[in-house]
Amino acid sequence: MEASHASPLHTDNVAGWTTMNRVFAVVYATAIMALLYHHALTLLLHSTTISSFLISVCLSISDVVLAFMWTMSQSVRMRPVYRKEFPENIKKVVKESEFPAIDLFICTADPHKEPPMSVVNTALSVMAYDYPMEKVSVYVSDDGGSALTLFAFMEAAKFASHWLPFCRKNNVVERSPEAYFATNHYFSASSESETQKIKSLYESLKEKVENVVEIGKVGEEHIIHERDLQAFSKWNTPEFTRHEHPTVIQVILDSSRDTDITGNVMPNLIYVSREKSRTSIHHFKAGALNVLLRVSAVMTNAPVVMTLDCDMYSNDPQTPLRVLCYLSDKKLQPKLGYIQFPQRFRGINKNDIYACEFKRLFHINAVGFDGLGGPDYLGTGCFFSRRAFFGGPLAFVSPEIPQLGPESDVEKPIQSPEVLELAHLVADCNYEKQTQWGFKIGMRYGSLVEDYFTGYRLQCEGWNSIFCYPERAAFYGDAPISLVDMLNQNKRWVIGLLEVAFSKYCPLAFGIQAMGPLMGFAYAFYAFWSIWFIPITVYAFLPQLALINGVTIFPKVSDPWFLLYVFLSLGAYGQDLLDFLVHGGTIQRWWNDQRIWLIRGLSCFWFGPIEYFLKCLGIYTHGFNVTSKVLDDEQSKRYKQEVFEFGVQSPMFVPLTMAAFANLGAFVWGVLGVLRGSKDLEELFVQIFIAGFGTLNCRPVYHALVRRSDKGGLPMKTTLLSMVLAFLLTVAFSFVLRN
Ligand SMILES: O=c1ccn([C@@H]2O[C@H](COP(=O)(O)OP(=O)(O)O[C@H]3O[C@H](CO)[C@@H](O)[C@H](O)[C@H]3O)[C@@H](O)[C@H]2O)c(=O)[nH]1
Ligand SMILES: [Mn+2]
Repeated sequence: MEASHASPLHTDNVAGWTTMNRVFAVVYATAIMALLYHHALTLLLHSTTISSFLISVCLSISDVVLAFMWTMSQSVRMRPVYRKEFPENIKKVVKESEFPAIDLFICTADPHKEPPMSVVNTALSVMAYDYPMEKVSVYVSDDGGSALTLFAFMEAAKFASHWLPFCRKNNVVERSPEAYFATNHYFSASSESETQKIKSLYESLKEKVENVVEIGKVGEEHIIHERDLQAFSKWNTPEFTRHEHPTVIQVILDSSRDTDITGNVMPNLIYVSREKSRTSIHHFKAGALNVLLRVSAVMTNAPVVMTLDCDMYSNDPQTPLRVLCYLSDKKLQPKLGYIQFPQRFRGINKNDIYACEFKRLFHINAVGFDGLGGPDYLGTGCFFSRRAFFGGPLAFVSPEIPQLGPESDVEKPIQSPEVLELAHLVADCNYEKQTQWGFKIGMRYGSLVEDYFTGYRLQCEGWNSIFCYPERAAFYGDAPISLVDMLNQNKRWVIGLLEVAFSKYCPLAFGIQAMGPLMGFAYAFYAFWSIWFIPITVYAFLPQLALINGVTIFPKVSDPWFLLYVFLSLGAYGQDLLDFLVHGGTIQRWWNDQRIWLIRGLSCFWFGPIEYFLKCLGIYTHGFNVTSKVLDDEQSKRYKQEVFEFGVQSPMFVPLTMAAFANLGAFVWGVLGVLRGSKDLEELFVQIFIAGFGTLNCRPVYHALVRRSDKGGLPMKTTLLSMVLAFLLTVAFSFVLRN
């Protein structure tokens, strides 16, 4: 059967404002050329002193960087595509018995930063998908090597035998129990006593697991079956630590054996904690996913593979059917590598003070990518064709043993000794030596942002991808709720992106060659994300320090070049705001988003590159620091009130606080000067405006300096250090100007 016009599986539309984007790009590019010409003139003809020459050099470099980033960012504006899929039609086109099997991968790495109960909720939410259960297998990778996580899953499996039929019978949409019981409509969904019963089952599961996690070990009273005893006995040796331990693979649910309370098949549920040793590199999440790719190949080898972070629970049981709308399209299929859903977050405060929604990254740019060759892989909420991990569509790379290949059939039951033995073998920490894993097969190694790098490499090999943005979020995850957590996460991304930028796979060379300039630029925009630190830093200090010294560095208001500056700034900010509003944002959220961009420019965009270079020199090794998903009550409260959370000491706060002092100082100084008549407003207008804009953006910093009695203020040490440094910078600058 084929999809007919009456029952389409999916549609796509190129955005109506595409032509406008293109025209604007041409106009704006002309304006940039004019600005660069203006800089060249100033540099060559009007820089009469060393200090004015240095100032012109700084401004020129900044604007060249801005122009470069603008150019890279244009690709995604050239052809945004909006898609829609019709899961209600899929069964008219494909028989349920012909649905492909799916292997779902969930990664967790630390039971203390990623509470097992939340991982369990994620697993339950996808185990309960509206999909033939015998075709679903859930694999959990535990890089924390924790008996607590295994225990939580063993208990959750028992609960699942009640939960899965309950969801199906009552048509529950929130299939993460935690999310379901947090809604207020759950009582009307079914008979009261049934809901009461399932709720109390869940409560007791939660209590049991949280108790065990709090105590920190699985007590003997919890181990009833012989099978469980065997599993936990592995932890009973003193040599078992999270960094050094043998592989643990535990089949918790086996669909050929286990049924739920109504007698229906349950999906497979398999716990995997790969072997770890201090002497071999494990490549963090990419390594974990490659182990899952192999273990699952040995056990079930489904043609469709999905990756999920432990905090990203499913919010829509129809999601796999949506995916089928694309996978079963014969025209797309031969080159379709993966289908990516956006990352969306629960619990973000009203105006999203840390810009953790990442509207540009996860929405605006993703639709832009989709019109070119498909979105990048975002690490979670992504359905792959297993074949995509083994070379390009026309260039199959076969794995070292045939059983791991995407076409290989699994003949033995998953619990048979042969299968288990092979599964253990491919999870060994030395297994990958002398193989193509991480280089030509599977998730790619060499970058801390394994998702970005893997998606990019797959697309270079010729795979296309699809961005699927249904109105009802397919997944919800956790976003960091403190400034330092957010900045550390972004810093890790910066390091990973630079690892790609300065490798032989640099998008500007390798990417353009493989995919053409548009895709190459789009990927380069991210690879070079952090070089924004140059213009942001220059604009945060230079105009301000010059203002304090009464030196004019921009055209005065009556100068025609002034209009060029007005057009360039209004144009860039205006277009960004429009994009934001068109994609469902609000003005306040946009304001906070641009503020965070500036804050990044003075913090993680600085420290990311520094740590990257230290890493290259071998001085410092930065690993994958997992973002904490645990909520501190006090912190949550302040987050809800939209108060910035500084609290801890971090060098990343220093340049930011310095900028706060410099901008406020310069603004006040400038305005007073104008009022007193000692300064000319016409000449210094641009600088006073920039200092004022900076001051406005630094409001949360001033707030954290004074009037904070809670724990979220700026530590005294950071404040004093920044004050001294800002003062020294001002003195040094005046010194340079006078000489
Ligand atoms: O050694 C490790 C480290 C992390 N993880 C898992 O990786 C996931 C993502 O970690 P998180 O701390 O939440 O990182 P984020 O920065 O929030 O994640 C974003 O960025 C990562 C790349 O830096 C991507 O892998 C993620 O999918 C993407 O959501 C979590 O499930 C972890 O359990 C592992 O399995 N092994
Ligand atoms: Mn995360």
